[in-house]
Amino acid sequence: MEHKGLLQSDELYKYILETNVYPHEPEPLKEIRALTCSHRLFFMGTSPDAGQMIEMLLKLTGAKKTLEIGVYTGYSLLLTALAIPEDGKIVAIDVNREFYEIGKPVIKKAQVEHKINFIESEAIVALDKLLEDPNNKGSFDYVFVDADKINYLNYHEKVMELVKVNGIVVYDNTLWYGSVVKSKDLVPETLKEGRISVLKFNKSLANDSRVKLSMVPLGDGLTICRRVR
Ligand SMILES: C[S@@+](CC[C@H](N)C(=O)[O-])C[C@H]1O[C@@H](n2cnc3c(N)ncnc32)[C@H](O)[C@@H]1O
Ligand SMILES: O=c1cc(-c2ccc(O)cc2)oc2c(O)c(O)ccc12
Repeated sequence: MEHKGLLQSDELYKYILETNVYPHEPEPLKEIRALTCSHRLFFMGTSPDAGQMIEMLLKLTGAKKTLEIGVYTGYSLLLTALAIPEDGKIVAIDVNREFYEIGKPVIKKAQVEHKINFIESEAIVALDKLLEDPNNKGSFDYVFVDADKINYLNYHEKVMELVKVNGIVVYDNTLWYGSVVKSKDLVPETLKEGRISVLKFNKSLANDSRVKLSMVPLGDGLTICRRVR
């Protein structure tokens, strides 16, 4: 059982996972999770309950052209690849290809690798390159942002140019281990920098008239945005 999430108790989280999430989780996603659980940074993987919500969004919106910032071993990437249609595409950006290589055999086995264009790069650099092509502007149906929290505001500005009106952008970790409501003196040192970035980001997003929002307390907090103008 994963001790992750913002719920009152581990038992409640276990209940959700066992009754509603694991029974419907595709086999390849279970495999990537199993491969990742022994990695030193295992806690960074998207939680399966948050993944289930993302799959729902992808299916409901019929997203085809998608973008992911922050791949790690590929849990959210694979779930996106499985959810979009056969001719759907994912531009997947991560500064570290080694992490992606861990999950790649599972992605290959699931026969969805052809949907993925993995770019090993600092995300800002890759986003600027995407924006050089006028065909990319306002063209993405769905974007998932799950990289360095300190840059979320910078990513948001680029992503707003890339996503289409009525497209969906999902930001992960917007409740940052619940630290957003804790007094800064009570927040562990390791979370302090992220807390400041996330607080600044959440405030800015809440005042951004280009998007409508829903903040969902799944995983470490997901903010779902729809670009409205
Ligand atoms: C939280 S993990 C992503 C988890 C992934 N979505 C999943 O489902 O497993 C964050 C990833 O962002 C990448 N990252 C961090 N800073 C970055 C940057 N400046 N540009 C691109 N990728 C970055 C890290 O290498 C790491 O793989
Ligand atoms: O604990 C983390 C840390 C990160 C993280 C830190 C620094 C970076 O440059 C990128 C990511 O991301 C996390 C994450 O996405 C998550 O769902 C849980 C925990 C963490």
